[in-house]
Amino acid sequence: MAHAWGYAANNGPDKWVSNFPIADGPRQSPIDILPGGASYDSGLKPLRLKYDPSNCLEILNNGHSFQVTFADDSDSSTLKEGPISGVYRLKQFHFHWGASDDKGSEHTVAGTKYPAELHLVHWNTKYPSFGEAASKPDGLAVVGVFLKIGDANASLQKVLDAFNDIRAKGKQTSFAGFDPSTLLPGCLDYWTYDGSLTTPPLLESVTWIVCKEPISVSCEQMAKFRSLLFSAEGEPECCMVDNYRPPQPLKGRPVRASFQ
Ligand SMILES: NS(=O)(=O)c1c(F)c(F)c(-n2cc(CC3CCCCC3)nn2)c(F)c1F
Ligand SMILES: [Zn+2]
Repeated sequence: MAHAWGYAANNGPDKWVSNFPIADGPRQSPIDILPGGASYDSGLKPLRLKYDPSNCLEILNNGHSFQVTFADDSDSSTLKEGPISGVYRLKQFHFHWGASDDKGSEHTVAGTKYPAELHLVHWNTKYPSFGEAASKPDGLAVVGVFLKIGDANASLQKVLDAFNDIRAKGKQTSFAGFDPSTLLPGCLDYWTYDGSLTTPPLLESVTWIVCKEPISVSCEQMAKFRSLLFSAEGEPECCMVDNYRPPQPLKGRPVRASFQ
């Protein structure tokens, strides 16, 4: 398989190990979070998230998901405190989702799958760039937020309204003035553990911060996610669905909770 990884039977998560042997590594993500197995750590601080909507640049279909990319040449959109030390800059956010509402999230909670999961990707400014940070054990911090079927999410709708311009792989369009903090749940209680990117190159450089409280998404909005394509223009159309990696072995890692 050339480095054409994906989520199909011939190039999906079970096949990634052949080109990315770290897929069987000691700190892979996602995981199944067992609330009973997490230990409350009173030393964990509240998350300190500060996002500047003027850093929001564009939205693109990269053939695996869609992502909203941010200007990261200053400390104006950052994650501080929580389980991390130092300052991490927001680089992008993206989602993973299923073909139906009974699956789609990457992390699960005591085996429960959510229909989708948001990832806000930040990199440690002790390193010169995202690319450098991505190869360091403390290089990245990703905030994960579950999506649960319920009322339509007005903030999410602003993102979905841009989908007509990015339906196929490789399409991108400008996307300005969006505040990603409007996608966060009201309560920022979280679980945290040391993990990895959940897509190739699966680098073991992520401090995962998974929010306990989900945000809402309507069934109609989930259908809009599923209108995107894995395929590029001119290729046979392949709906972008089930772009999630299943939970990986915990291999003895501690999972801490910021709440009792
Ligand atoms: N699901 S996840 O774990 O939140 C997640 C992430 F955190 C990411 F950072 C990426 N990511 C991958 C690259 C290419 C880089 C190319 C240079 C080397 C590092 C990877 N850019 N961002 C990603 F694709 C992804 F799915
Ligand atoms: Zn992700």
